[in-house]
Amino acid sequence: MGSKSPRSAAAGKDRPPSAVAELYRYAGTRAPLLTVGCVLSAIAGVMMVLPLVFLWVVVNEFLAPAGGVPDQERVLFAAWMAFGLAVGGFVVYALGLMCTHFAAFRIAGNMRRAMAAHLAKVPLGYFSSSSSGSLRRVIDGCTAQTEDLAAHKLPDFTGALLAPVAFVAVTFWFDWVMGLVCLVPVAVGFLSLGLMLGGGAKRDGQSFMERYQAALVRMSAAATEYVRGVPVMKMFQQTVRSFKVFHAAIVDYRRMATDYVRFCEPAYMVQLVAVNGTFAVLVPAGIVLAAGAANFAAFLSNFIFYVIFSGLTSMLLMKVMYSSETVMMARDAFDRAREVLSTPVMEQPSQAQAAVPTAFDVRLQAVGFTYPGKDDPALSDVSLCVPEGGTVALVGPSGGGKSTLASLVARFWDPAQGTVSIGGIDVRRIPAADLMRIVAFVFQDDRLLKRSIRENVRIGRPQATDAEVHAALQAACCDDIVEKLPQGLDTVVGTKGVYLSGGECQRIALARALLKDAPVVVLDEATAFADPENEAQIQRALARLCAGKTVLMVAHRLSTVTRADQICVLDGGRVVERGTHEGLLAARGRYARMWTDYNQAVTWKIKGGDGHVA
Ligand SMILES: Nc1ncnc2c1ncn2[C@@H]1O[C@H](COP(=O)(O)OP(=O)(O)OP(=O)(O)O)[C@@H](O)[C@H]1O
Repeated sequence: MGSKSPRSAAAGKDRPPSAVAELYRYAGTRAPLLTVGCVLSAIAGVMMVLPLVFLWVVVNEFLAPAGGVPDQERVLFAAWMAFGLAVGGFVVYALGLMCTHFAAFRIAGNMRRAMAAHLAKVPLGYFSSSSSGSLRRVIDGCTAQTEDLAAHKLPDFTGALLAPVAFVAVTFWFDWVMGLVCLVPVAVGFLSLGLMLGGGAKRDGQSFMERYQAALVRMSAAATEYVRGVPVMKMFQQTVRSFKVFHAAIVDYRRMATDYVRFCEPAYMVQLVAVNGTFAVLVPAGIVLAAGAANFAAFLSNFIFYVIFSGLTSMLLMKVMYSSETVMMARDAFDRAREVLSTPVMEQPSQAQAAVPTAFDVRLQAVGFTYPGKDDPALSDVSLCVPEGGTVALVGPSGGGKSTLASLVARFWDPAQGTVSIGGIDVRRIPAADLMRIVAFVFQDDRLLKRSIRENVRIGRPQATDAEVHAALQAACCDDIVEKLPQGLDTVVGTKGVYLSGGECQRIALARALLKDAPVVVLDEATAFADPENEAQIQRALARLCAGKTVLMVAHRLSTVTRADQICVLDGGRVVERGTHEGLLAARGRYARMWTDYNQAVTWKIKGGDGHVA
C-alpha cells in the first residue's frame, strides 16, 4: 500500500465520510433495508422494555391491589400483554436482522466488486510492488468487518439507544427519584465509553484501532511471504532467519493488541462495574427512600420494578459498547478500502485519442521512470529503437533497470518522462485490449493457473481451436510433457500430484505466447530457470516464438544475445553502451568485460576428485 493514505487525510480537513454513511453508500439499492432493519430493531427494543411494565402491573396487583384483592382479569391481561410483547419483540427483531443481513451482504459484495474493478484498472506493475497477503486481507477481511456492523451492530445500536429512551420515560413515570438513581450508572457507563472513543486526541480509540489493524495486515502479509518462501528457506537452512520476519510481525501485532487492551482497560472496567453495579446505588437509595415512603406496599412494588429493570440496562449498555468497537473496526475497513480505491489507475485513451498501430517497431525516447515511493530513478533518459522484425537485447548488472525498461513496453507502468511507442503510436494512446493483443510478455517465472493444460494455453487466444492449441504446444516442444500427463491436455496442473518443473512450466507458457501470435515479443530472462534438459527445447520454442517478430529481450546469459541486432548495456538506469556483439567486443568496453567474465563462469569445471574448480 502506498504511504499516503486517506487515513492521514482523515486527520486533516477533508475528513472521510462516517462508517454509517459508507454503509449506506455501498448498500446501493438495498440501502432502505438498512433503515427498515434499524427501525424494526428500535421498535423491538421498545417492545422488549414494555413486558417489564406489565410485569410490574402483575406484581403491583399482588403487593398493593387497588380494591384490596388482586384483580384476576387485570392480572391475566397484563400477563398476556407481557408475554405477547416479549414474543412480538423477538419476531420484530428477527425481521429487522433479516433486512440488515440482506443489506450487509450487498455492502460486502459491492465493496469487493468496487475494489476488484479498480484493481483491474491499476498499472500491472502495482501487483509486483504490493504484497498479495495484505491485498487479500483488505479485500476479504476488511469487507467482512463491515458485514458485522451492518448486519448486527448497527440495528443493535439503534435498538439499544432507543430502549434507554423508553427506559428513561418509564422510570420517570413510576418514580422519578428512583429513575434518577438508576440513571447514574448509565451516565457513568456512557461517559467511560466516550473516554474510550476519545475526542480526536492522539491516543484515541480510533487511532489505536488503525494501528492495530495495520499490524494485522502486516502479519497477514508476512505469513503469506513466509509460507511461500518455506521451500527455499529450508533448502538453504534459513528457516530460523526467515521466521524472524514473520516472528517480528507477530510480536508487533502482540504489542499492538496488548497496548490496545491496556488503553481500553480502565474505561472497560469502569463501564463493566457501572453497568453491573446498579444495585450498589439502587439498594442504599431504596433503603433511604423506604423510610420516608407514604405507601410502603406501592414503594416496594416500584422498587421491585427498578431491580428488574436495572438488569436490562446492563444488557443494553453492553450492546452499545460492542457496537462502538465494531464502528471503529468498520471505519478502519472503509479507510483501507478507500486506500485501495485511491491507487492511481492507468489512464485509458479517449475515443478521439485512441489509435491502433499497423507497424510494430518499438521506440523509447528519452524515457525516465521512478517507482512509486522511491527517490532514485530506475531509468533515466533512455532512448532505443527495436526495428520491426528486429531484436534488441538488454544486458547489464543486476538492478540496472532491464526489467523495468521491458515492462514499460507493455504499460506495466507509464514513464514519467519521454515516450514509449509502437509503430509510431505512444502506448498511452493504444487501448489496453489492443496493446495486450500486440505485445506478448514472457516472464522468467511465468505462472500456470490451476486449470487444465488446454485452458492454460488457450489464455493466449481464447477463441483458438483445439488444433491450434495442439500446434502451439508442438511448436513449444511440449509433446513430451503432454504425453506423460495422466489426462493429457485435460490434466489440471497443481492437483493430484501433477506438478511441472520450472522449465516445463516455461515451455507451456511459451506455447501460450505462441498461440497469441503477437507481433511484439518481450522476453524477461525467459531462460533463467531452465535446466540443461529443458534449455535446448526452450531455446527452440523461443526461436519459433520470435521468428519475424519485433523482440526486446532481457538476458543474463550472454550466449543467448550474440545474434541480436543490437545489444544495450544498462547500468544505473542508463544505456552505457550499445552495438552488435562483435562491435562491442571490438570496443573492449563494458560489454567485452562482461563477456570475458561470463565465459570464465560457464567454463568453470570441477577438477578431478579434489573438489577444486578451474
Ligand atoms: N516493483 C518495484 N518497486 C520498487 N522498486 C523497484 C521495483 N522493481 C525494481 N525496482 C528497483 O528498480 C531498479 C531497477 O530494477 P530492475 O528490476 O529493472 O533491474 P534489472 O536490471 O532487471 O535487475 P535484475 O537483472 O536483477 O533483474 C532497482 O533499483 C530495483 O530495486
